[in-house]
Amino acid sequence: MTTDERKPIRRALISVWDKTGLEALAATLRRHGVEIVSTGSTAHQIEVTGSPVTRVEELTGFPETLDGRVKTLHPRVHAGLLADVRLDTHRAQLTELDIEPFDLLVSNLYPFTETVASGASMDECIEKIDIGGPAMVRAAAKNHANVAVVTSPADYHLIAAALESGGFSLGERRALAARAFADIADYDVAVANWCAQELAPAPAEGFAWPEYTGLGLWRGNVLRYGENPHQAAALYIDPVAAPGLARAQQLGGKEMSYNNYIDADAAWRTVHDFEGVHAAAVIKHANPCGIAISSVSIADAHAKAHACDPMSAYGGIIAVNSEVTAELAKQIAEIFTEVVVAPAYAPEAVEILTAKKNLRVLLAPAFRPNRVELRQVSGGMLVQTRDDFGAEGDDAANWRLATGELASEELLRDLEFAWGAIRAVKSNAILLAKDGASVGIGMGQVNRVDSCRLAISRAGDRAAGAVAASDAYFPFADGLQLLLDAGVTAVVQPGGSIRDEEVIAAAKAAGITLYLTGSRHFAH
Ligand SMILES: NC(=O)c1ncn([C@@H]2O[C@H](COP(=O)(O)O)[C@@H](O)[C@H]2O)c1NC=O
Repeated sequence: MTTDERKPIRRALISVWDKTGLEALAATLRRHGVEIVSTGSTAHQIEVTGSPVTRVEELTGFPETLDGRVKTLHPRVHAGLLADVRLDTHRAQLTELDIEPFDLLVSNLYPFTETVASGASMDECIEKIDIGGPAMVRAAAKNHANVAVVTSPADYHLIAAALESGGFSLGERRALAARAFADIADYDVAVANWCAQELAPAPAEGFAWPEYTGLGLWRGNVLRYGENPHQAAALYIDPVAAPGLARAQQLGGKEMSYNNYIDADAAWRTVHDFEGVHAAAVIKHANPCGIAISSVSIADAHAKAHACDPMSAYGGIIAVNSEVTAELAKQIAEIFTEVVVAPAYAPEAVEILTAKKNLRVLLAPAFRPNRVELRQVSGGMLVQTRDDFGAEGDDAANWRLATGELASEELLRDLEFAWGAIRAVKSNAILLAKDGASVGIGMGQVNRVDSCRLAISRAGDRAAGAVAASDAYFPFADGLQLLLDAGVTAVVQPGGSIRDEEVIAAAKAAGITLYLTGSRHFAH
């Protein structure tokens, strides 16, 4: 059989939870003389529209029982779905058993994830684990040489088209089978993940890592290329994850690229680390060129972030945590920018930004972090809980003053800002800040001394009088000494080096304020 050869549809089995489009589908099937076999309420809904239906009980001679737990789980159903009618032996056995084969299965499953999401009880969730549906879908998908399987009302138009053209081709049945197996795999992953959380014994304390964890990812955009033009790439969406950048709406500009997504995600996360204040981040290659907050306006926050390193901000990605105003839009339009991400845009701002054809304008759902993050290593996946902000060491009230005077309110605000911003910087991270804005950032170096040098050189004159944050402890006094020589007046860092005394002594000798947080924020 060639992949184009069409197989007529004479007999269909329909058993659907989601009844969208069911009446129209039944009418189409009836018009083409297709016999319909169906279950409980699906059959009822078809019947009331006047289409004749054979109830599955008539076929099996067995009543739907146990509150619907057993409806289609019967050899007369499954033999009809699994018979390979290309084989004489299968045809002979069907005749002997008086079983008619099916040409089409239409089935979609109990809404398990929706039931879990509704906060239903464990028993209710368990009741919504579909058994008969996946069994039928698997059977028909396996037997796609003979049966077409459709698992979504969105695909009913394919059935109508197939009926018009003499049935589904083998190529079409193969594609439908692939989709059907993906659907039931996704369903089972959701059930397995839920069971791992709810049914496996919980530990007395701490985070329980399940023995198995599955990911069901669905292709979103196919991207023009990956990190480099010779790499192919696509964006996949996790429908059960909290919506984030992957589901942003693009209001204007060119197609998003792979690198755009990486940088936009970094920018989007960064601005969500600041609450109750306007925050802006300018990102390049997943590192900040500038981060700033402002109680005045979002345009002010962005102006301050941009001023940190205007050269690097060229071609950067900008994220803000409040509505893009016309004032901010005009400001951004002056700078060559690849992407803007925001939770809202004023209508005038949309006009200004979308007039720039190369600027991608993203309206993103609020960043709600996943509890765990994954990173691929060869042969596996590393999984960790997210580096949330809010640990004891992130609260300035818990910082230990290692040397120097207690910070004034103003100085403490800058230290807190610097500590909040340092998480966005890839280690070794050194961030100099003044007046709620980064003024020099050192990152991505394989030693802390070079990161200090980088931060100081980027800050220039602004280093004098700035505060500094370091994502992890200073292993020696050398890096800190560079910051002190540049005129930094206060430093916040985790502490915990075996040479802390040496580091503290250097700060003391310079007469600056040094706080130890007791916790670190590496980002590799
Ligand atoms: N148990 C069974 O034999 C069975 N067979 C089909 N179902 C499901 O029952 C639903 C349709 O039932 P109804 O036609 O009664 O609304 C479909 O979502 C289908 O996937 C079953 N239900 C759950 O497992």
